[in-house]
Amino acid sequence: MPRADFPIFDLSRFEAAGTEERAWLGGEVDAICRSTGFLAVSGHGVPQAIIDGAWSAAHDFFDLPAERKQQAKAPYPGYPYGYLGPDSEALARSKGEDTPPDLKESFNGGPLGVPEGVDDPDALAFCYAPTIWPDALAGFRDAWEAYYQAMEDLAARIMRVFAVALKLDEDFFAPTIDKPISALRALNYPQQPVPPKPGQLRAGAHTDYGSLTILLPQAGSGGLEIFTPEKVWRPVPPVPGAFVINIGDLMALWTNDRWVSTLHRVVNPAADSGGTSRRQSFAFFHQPNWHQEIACIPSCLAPGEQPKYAPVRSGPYLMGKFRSTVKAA
Ligand SMILES: O=C(O)CCC(=O)C(=O)O
Ligand SMILES: [Fe+2]
Repeated sequence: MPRADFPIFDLSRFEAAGTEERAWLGGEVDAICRSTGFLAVSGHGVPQAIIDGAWSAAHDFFDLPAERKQQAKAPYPGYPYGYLGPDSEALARSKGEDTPPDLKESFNGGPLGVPEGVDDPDALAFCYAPTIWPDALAGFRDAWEAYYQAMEDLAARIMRVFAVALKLDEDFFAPTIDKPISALRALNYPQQPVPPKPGQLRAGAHTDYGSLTILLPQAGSGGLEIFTPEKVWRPVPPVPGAFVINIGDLMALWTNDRWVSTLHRVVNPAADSGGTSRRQSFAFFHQPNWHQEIACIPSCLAPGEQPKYAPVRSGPYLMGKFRSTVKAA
């Protein structure tokens, strides 16, 4: 695994390996997650046609006139799915920073169905709320759902790697993610003909809320940065043929901060570019089952160490974080 610049983990190698090699590769992942929790995953097996389909669906949507995009808009501030237009979110608010809104727009979708037996009113009103689909955009929903499903499957495979990395049974996380409440977000960071306000970024500094995020930044694009253990902002390059993975807050909670949910942001294009560079990306936020209690895993505690955090429930934790970032009505 090349480590000098940005670590790349070959998932197909891990999955083909025997127990000993898996444990060794797991050790590499453990080291990355203790340091930044950001790595690229190659050998993922997601068909290129599914990725291409998602990119063209997202392009087609963001290129629609504003009023056509508004047709798919979330019905009220705090509704998680559909189109979130400019000025609707400031991610840094999830960290208590009061910044101007992020310079972006997004389309968001939730789980592809409601599992039998889910009757929690908050779950039904929030993460199982219907996605508001754009009208008359041929093939959009099919392309979206194919990519969503591919990301859900990939996330479950990466959670197996995480279990090995933590020296747990490979299936340790399986029962916690069998009714996941993950969300897929397509992002468009438009050109910036007008200079941003002070403190205004494409995406303000934040950590992700869930178990893991699968990012797909547009090929050749820049702007994503992570706050390293050396306390400097470092760019994360798009890696051709790979996804960028990062762990979220729940992984830090599960491991009592042995693994870090690293602060990251998307910065503005250089002012001397005239603000002409547009950027797009996909972010799949993998999130354990709504009712799943996330508490420190006992084997992550050193002898004599106490859990740092009270347990949280996956769904309510996500809902609280999401709502904190939304501009009040
Ligand atoms: O667009 C990106 O590359 C990252 C976006 C991000 O970090 C987020 O939406 O949580
Ligand atoms: Fe993020």
